[in-house]
Amino acid sequence: MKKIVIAIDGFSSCGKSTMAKDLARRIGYVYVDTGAMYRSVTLFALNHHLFNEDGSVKADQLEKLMPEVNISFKFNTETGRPDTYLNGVCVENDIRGMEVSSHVSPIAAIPFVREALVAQQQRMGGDKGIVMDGRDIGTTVFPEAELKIFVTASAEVRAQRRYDELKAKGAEANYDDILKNVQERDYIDTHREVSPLRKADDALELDNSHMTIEEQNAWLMQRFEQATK
Ligand SMILES: Nc1ncnc2c1ncn2[C@@H]1O[C@H](COP(=O)(O)OP(=O)(O)OP(=O)(O)O)[C@@H](O)[C@H]1O
Ligand SMILES: Nc1ccn([C@@H]2O[C@H](COP(=O)(O)O)[C@@H](O)[C@H]2O)c(=O)n1
Repeated sequence: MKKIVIAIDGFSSCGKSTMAKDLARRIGYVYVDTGAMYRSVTLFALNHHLFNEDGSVKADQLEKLMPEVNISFKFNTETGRPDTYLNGVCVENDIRGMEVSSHVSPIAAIPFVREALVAQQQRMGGDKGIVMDGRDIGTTVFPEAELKIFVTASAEVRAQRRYDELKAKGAEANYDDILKNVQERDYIDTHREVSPLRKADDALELDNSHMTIEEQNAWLMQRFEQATK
């Protein structure tokens, strides 16, 4: 069967990667979490003290160091999903914490960062057979993708899901802090100048606020079957 590109965009914590991973596994496609790439650059910037006290980025210094940022993915057979590596070190846990979450938006708004990561993402999808999730996949990375999905859910529902996830892992979590972070990232992602988060005109929209994971996975599988029949 002819392979296609599947672009899944939407707001933070709305279930994009949950759906994308499940579909990729079922249809034998590669899954790429582009948020992990922006998070990895953020971790690199934190490790190199490239944030000013007011939270802005020392962009000139980061630009000089960008050639030293090497992001890759390796499939983890235990978890059944790819782990993210920054310069050869697995950073999967480090990039998911609140410190990176609360610094990632200004990094993702920097044009030279987006240019570098978008180029890498386009190389990864060059042979198709890929499910990629993020904010600008259907609009900028793969505007010609054969199947585009735009996922939404209320900010409160998304914050609750993240809170439940952190609690289940035994991590520290505060619902109000998570809600504030989700709302702030939504605002910055939709208002930045370069590739702001928006629904591509030809994307199918899914509000999964009141859906179970199984229901949304089945919905996506049906859309894939329709797109490839
Ligand atoms: N329909 C659902 N009902 C309940 N929980 C869900 C649902 N969909 C996803 N989740 C849970 O919500 C949390 C966030 O999901 P996920 O990580 O897939 O979101 P995301 O959109 O990829 O987030 P981000 O943009 O921050 O990477 C996870 O704990 C996931 O298990
Ligand atoms: N294509 C993308 C993907 C992500 N971002 C930015 O990265 C942040 C973290 O992404 P998550 O999917 O892990 O939440 C997100 O808040 C965006 O600012 C992006 O700009 N483009």
